[in-house]
Amino acid sequence: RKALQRRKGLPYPPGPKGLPFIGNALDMPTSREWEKAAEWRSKYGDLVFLEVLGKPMLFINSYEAAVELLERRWPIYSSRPHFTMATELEEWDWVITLLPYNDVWKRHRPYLQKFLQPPGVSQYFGVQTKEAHKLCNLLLDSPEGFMHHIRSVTGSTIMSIAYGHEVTTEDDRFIRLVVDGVNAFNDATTPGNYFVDFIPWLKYVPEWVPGARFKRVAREAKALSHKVWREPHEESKRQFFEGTAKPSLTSKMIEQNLQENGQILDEDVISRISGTAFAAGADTTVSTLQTFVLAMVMFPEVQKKAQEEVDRVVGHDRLPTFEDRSRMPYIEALCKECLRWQPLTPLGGPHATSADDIYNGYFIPEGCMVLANQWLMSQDPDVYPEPHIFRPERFVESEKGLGVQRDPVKISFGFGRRFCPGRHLAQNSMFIIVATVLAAFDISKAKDSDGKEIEPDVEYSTNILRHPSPFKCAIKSRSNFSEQLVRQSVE
Ligand code: HEM
Repeated sequence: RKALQRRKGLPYPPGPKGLPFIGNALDMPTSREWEKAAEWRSKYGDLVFLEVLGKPMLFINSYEAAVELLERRWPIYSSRPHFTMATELEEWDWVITLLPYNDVWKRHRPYLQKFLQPPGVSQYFGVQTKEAHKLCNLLLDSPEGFMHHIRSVTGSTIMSIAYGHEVTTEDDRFIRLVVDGVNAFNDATTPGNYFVDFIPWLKYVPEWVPGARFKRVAREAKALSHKVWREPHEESKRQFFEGTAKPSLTSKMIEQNLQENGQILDEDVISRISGTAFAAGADTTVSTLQTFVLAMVMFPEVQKKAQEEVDRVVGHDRLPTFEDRSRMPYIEALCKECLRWQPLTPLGGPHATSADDIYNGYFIPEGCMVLANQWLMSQDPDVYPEPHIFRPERFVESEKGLGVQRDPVKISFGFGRRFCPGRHLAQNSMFIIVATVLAAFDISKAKDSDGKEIEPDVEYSTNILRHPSPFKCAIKSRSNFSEQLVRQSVE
């Protein structure tokens, strides 16, 4: 192996000893890799190196090492691993998130920065507030459907922002597309889900061969990938040229493009940008908001304190707005604690090295998949004492000037050049939804037929994006007056 010659006697970082040919294939768990990596940390340290069927993999188990490698050494650590299943078989390679660190990525990423970072991101406050009001109305009508309502409202927000498409019915075809598309995308990009990512020639195996179920999965997902990419874009473009489009990422980019290039429409760039925001933004904030509801059920004293802050700042005769935000440090801290308590992306977005590197005397080869164990960083008891407890106070400057614990925003949204460009949009949605829901509702444990409280399980899915498993709770209006405010907000 070339890497062997380049190592010049330097060892790889420590890790479980593999077997000839298959390397660590049998050591790799098929789910909850982050928990296994945490076990390995106690044995091997902050960096754990494995080789699975010839593919090098590095788990980064500490914040400090993640900052050193992914941020300070970004020229080496900013690429993405190649997923044969996701990019070649399912053709999700139009999504910018999956691109290696190349010219195509460099060309597109600034658009995401421009439209999703401050100050541009504040233009979506109106849409986000409207969607928060919509959610509250849905919660009044059918509180038991809260998991679904959160999904449909966050999907609707991103559809409005990306395409100017407002979701008005329960059975919106684009929302169905988001749900199916995102499930397929997450499935194909979870490291270790498909053998074909380790043995690329398997992609040539025909679909009828026993054991080649992945080929059928890929065929169906490929059709879905093209729909997600093209259908909302085509509709938005049609509305733009008919003069009926609502302002959106797509309409702004078409406008800008026509001004700069006369009649030439760079549809490839425009549809990739909006499609990426759609694909990356639809399923992410959902999970963090569902975590918020779970935390309110389990930690009623936190909810009480948060409601006291909302009542103090907003009063009882209106619902919260973005202008209240700077006076709501506890709500801000509560949103951060949702990110920390149950990390959305336990292994972050997979990075890959584009050159060899040496760190603390260890050799890290080019083409190595690098996974930042965000789950472990968020649960580190030395940084966050009693990490299993939901405690927003961690991030509120105390009167005694004791300082605050590490801001989870530095971990949850990734590292280096590939950090999440949707961070501000997500945090803004979180703020307005959390503040509005707490102004209008009390969230508590559901009761069974004997009137006994049902304790929710803290169970999460094991994909690259974690979601809480369905749980029951009671969501009730705080007063007749708050119900009236919610009803009036959408009139
Ligand atoms: C709570 C919500 C969210 C969390 C926790 C989150 C987290 C992340 C993480 C961990 C990454 C990988 C970073 C890395 O590779 O180091 C990422 C990438 C990304 N996120 Fe988010 N995200 C959220 C919401 C959003 C939203 C709302 C959007 C868009 C509207 C978005 C768009 C993206 C994009 C486009 C990338 C890929 C960036 C690239 O590869 O250059 N995210 N996000």
